[in-house]
Order: sequence, then structure tokens, then C-alpha cells
Amino acid sequence: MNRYDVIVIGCGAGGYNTAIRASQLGLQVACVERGPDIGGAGLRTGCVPSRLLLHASALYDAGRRRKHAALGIDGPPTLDLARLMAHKTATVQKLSAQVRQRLRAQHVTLAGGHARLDGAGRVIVTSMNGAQQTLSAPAIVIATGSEPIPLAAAAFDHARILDSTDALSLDRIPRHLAIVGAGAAGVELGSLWRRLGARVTLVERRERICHWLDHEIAAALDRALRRQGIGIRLSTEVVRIDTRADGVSLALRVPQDNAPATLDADAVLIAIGRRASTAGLNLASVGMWPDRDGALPQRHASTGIWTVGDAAIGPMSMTKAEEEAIACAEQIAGLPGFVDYSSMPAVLYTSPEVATIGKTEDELRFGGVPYKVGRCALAANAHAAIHRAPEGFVKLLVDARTNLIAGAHLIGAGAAELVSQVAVAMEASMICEDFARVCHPYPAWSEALRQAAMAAGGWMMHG
Ligand SMILES: Cc1cc2nc3c(=O)[nH]c(=O)nc-3n(C[C@H](O)[C@H](O)[C@H](O)COP(=O)(O)OP(=O)(O)OC[C@H]3O[C@@H](n4cnc5c(N)ncnc54)[C@H](O)[C@@H]3O)c2cc1C
Ligand SMILES: NC(=O)c1ccc[n+]([C@@H]2O[C@H](COP(=O)([O-])OP(=O)(O)OC[C@H]3O[C@@H](n4cnc5c(N)ncnc54)[C@H](O)[C@@H]3O)[C@@H](O)[C@H]2O)c1
Repeated sequence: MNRYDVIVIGCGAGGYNTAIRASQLGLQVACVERGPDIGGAGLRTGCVPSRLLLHASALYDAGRRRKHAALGIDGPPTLDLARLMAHKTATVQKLSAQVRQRLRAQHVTLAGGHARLDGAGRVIVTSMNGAQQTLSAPAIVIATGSEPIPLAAAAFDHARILDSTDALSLDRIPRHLAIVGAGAAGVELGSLWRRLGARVTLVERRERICHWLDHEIAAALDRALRRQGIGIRLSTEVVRIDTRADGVSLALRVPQDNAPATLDADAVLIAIGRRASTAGLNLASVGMWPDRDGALPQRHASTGIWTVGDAAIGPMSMTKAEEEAIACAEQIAGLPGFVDYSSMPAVLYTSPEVATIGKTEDELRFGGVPYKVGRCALAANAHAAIHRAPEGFVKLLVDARTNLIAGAHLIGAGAAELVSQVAVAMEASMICEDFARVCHPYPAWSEALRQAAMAAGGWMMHG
């Protein structure tokens, strides 16, 4: 039997970060991955491919719409989708190889195969050719990630009824892509294919898109997506999907409307959320049961089993996976690892970008917390004028009792970078007045953040 201090099951962001940090702290680590390569959804099938295609599609779209013609830069761009997809694959492979190299440098043992628990402290790994080996360790970390939830009305067929991985690897631009679910994956992948030339329709059963966003930001994003030509059908349920040789037909039900409706498309992406991949782990052998979404608690003290990333209860993001991984490895090593979920940013790489951190205005209001709002429109920002990207605003929420920043919600170019500054301020428990006194370069997007902080204090100077 191969003995280690820690066995990590799954080599995505949760797994490889746990392995690297645990190994840095002097622990002997084995990491088991059943996929064809390491990296998980973040590097291989989620963030990186999606972000890369979003970036490329934004360039193409700007060219097609002659966005830079006023600068004297013009001419219709051409698109070679096969080449773009090949570049995406090469980038994914490069990043996976970098992580593999890092794990090797840290002397982490990588084992290929499907892992399942065999009682406390034991993991059986079955490789592709059926060979089995048993690993043992006092600490086992479940980092098995998540998988897309299928629609009850129709299973994925990966040709016409797609999951997000399929939708990031299409070999042609659909004439019409229907997307069920207007959450993070729906709005990002919808934006990407719309910019590449597809007609896109989002079908969302709630009355708003991205329901977890601050309501003002969600409304602004909804308007922006509609302006880009994305169809959005809210409060709508898909009751059936019929596939044909040349496409799909979605039978829709709109509650306030008695007449059923049909939506025809070349393909439909199902983006109604993900569930933790914890089936097949033989959790019963250690007396553990997941919640109804398959998720597990971060720590199951009596068994020496830990869970990080998408498999653990809570939101699903690279940020959470990495934070939980670091804290988990440190706690296993006897250090006081800790995750501050209250200052964890999230970003949507739509156009305009959306970034959010901390409490929304509704959460503060419903929680009875007195608050101040500082707003700054990007239209007043010199950098935005230079970049010809005046759309969007920064909204800073400040707890009126303490003057601490309670949340920030941004929509507009540069939002992903700006939200990191708020994360630093929140982590450092900086009061809004101090935040407003931090110097920023000129011209820069971040001036909008300073102006919003000034606005919360009642002294905005430009906006
Ligand atoms: C389209 C898309 C875009 C996204 N974009 C972003 C983004 O921009 N920013 C962001 O923060 N988050 C984003 N996310 C979410 C992010 O990718 C996930 O939250 C993150 O990858 C979770 O990491 P993880 O390690 O928990 O799981 P995963 O990355 O899913 O890794 C789990 C690994 O475990 C392996 N595994 C599972 N079961 C076993 C087993 N029994 N034995 C061995 N190996 C096993 C799997 O093969 C996999 O490699 C996106 C997700 C999607 C789908
Ligand atoms: N940039 C990012 O950080 C990023 C990008 C993509 C995905 N992700 C993560 O991946 C996970 C999965 O993303 P997702 O967009 O699939 O999930 P999600 O939870 O973000 O959104 C799912 C959406 O589908 C809707 N929905 C659910 N059932 C429906 C139904 N039957 N009909 C119509 N609409 C329905 C929900 O109301 C919700 O708006 C999320 O946890 C997300 O955070 C993150």
C-alpha cells in the first residue's frame, strides 16, 4: 500500500492548489485525476477556454462593428473558427503542462484513474486499463468538482442538446443558439456566440437574469445584452425539447400567457447550474452523505475527510476553490487556515464586464443594515473616454454604522481588475474615507472607484 500524509482526489483548481500548498508545508501528497489531463474545469473546460473565446470574440465583434473606425483603424476582420479553436486547445494544454510541472517540482505524486473511498484513510484508484492500487493517508481531500445539471425534459446528446463544454468547442457558428438558463454560463457563452455572429436566445425561468447580482447591475446587464441583439425570455420554462436532424424545437411555457410557444434553434445549450461530482466516491464507506446538490461540508472531522472547491457546499468558482484549497492544506498541516467568504469577488466576462463583491443592496436592506451608496458612471472617466467604452458604473455600498465597505458592484470595462482593489480594502477593513484617499494613476479605470468612494462620503469631485 502507498502511504502519504494527504491524498487529494481530483486535480482541478481545488485539487492542485491543495496539493501544492500541502507539499510546501512539508506533507507527502498524492493527487488522483481520472480525466485525460489535469486542470479540471477551470483550465480545461470552463474559465480558460471561455475567457479566451470571449476575448477573441470581442476583438472580432469590435472589428465587425467598426468600433475603432473613429481612430482611423478599420476594415472588416475575417474569422477562422478552426484556427481559433486550435489556439484555445494549445493554450489549455500549455496551462495544464505548467500545473503538472509545478506539481512535479513540489514532489506531488500524480496518479491517473478513478478514485473511490474504501473506509477512512484509504482510497482505491482504478486506472483506465482496470489496474487497481490502494493509497492510504490520514487526510483525504475530495476535490472532484462539479458537472452540468441536465434539463429534466431532455438529456444531453452533445450534438444538439449541449453542455458548456460542448458549447466551447463548436466547429461552426450556429445560426441560432438557444440557451436555457441566464446565469453565469448562459450570459457568457451567449455573448461569445452572439459576437461571433450567431442569433442567441436566452430562456430563463426567473423574472431576471443572473439573480444573485445586485438588481441594478442585473438590469444594466440585461439592457446591454438586449442592445447587442441577444433575445432574453424571462419567466419562461422549457417543458419539452424535440430534436430534428437540423436542429431543436423547444416547447416553452410562460406562466402569465396561456398559449404555449415554440422556439426553434440549431442547438440548445443547457446552462441551468452544476451539481457537485460526488457520486461514485463510495461516501457511504465513511458514513458521509452529500446534500441534495451532491455537495459535502468543507470538513468531516471524525473521518479525516475534507472537501474543497465545487464539491464543497457554497458557490462555484476558481476563487473559492483556491481559497478553500489553501485553508484546507494549512489546517491539515496544523496551521489556522481560514476562508473569508465575505470578500470573495466574482466576475462575468460579458461586455460590459460585471464584477461583484460583498453584500448587494437588497441584502443590506433586508438585513436592516443602514447603508450609503457611492456611484460613479464610467462616462465621467477619462480612461473610458479614451477607450471609447463609457458604458457602465461603479456602485459602492458602505455600512453607515462603521463606514466599512459592505459591497461593490461594477459593470463596465475594467470591472474585473477594479474589484480586486475593493477586495484588498475589505480584507484590510479599510473605511470608505481612507479608500477615497488612496491615489490612483491618471488616466485609469480605477479613478471611477475613487470617485464612487468620494460619492459615498458626499464629496464626489468628477462624475
Ligand atoms: C463554462 C465555465 C466557465 C467558468 N468560468 C469561471 C470564471 O471565469 N471564473 C471562475 O472563478 N470560475 C469559473 N468557472 C467555475 C470554475 O471552473 C470551477 O468553480 C472550478 O473549476 C472548480 O474547481 P474544482 O477543482 O473544485 O473542480 P474541477 O475543476 O471540476 O476539477 C475536479 C477534477 O476532479 C476530477 N475527478 C472527479 N471525480 C474524480 C474521481 N472520482 N477520481 C479522480 N478524479 C476525479 C475531474 O476529472 C476534474 O479534473 C467556470 C465554470 C464553467 C463551467
Ligand atoms: N465567470 C464565472 O465565474 C463563471 C462563468 C460560468 C460559470 N460559472 C460557474 O459555473 C456554475 C454553473 O453556471 P450556470 O450558469 O450553469 O449556473 P447558474 O446557477 O449561474 O445559473 C443557472 C440559471 O439557470 C436558471 N434555471 C435553472 N433551471 C432552469 C430551467 N429549468 N429553465 C430555465 N432556467 C433555469 C436559474 O434561474 C439561473 O439563472 C455556476 O456556479 C457559476 O458560478 C462561473
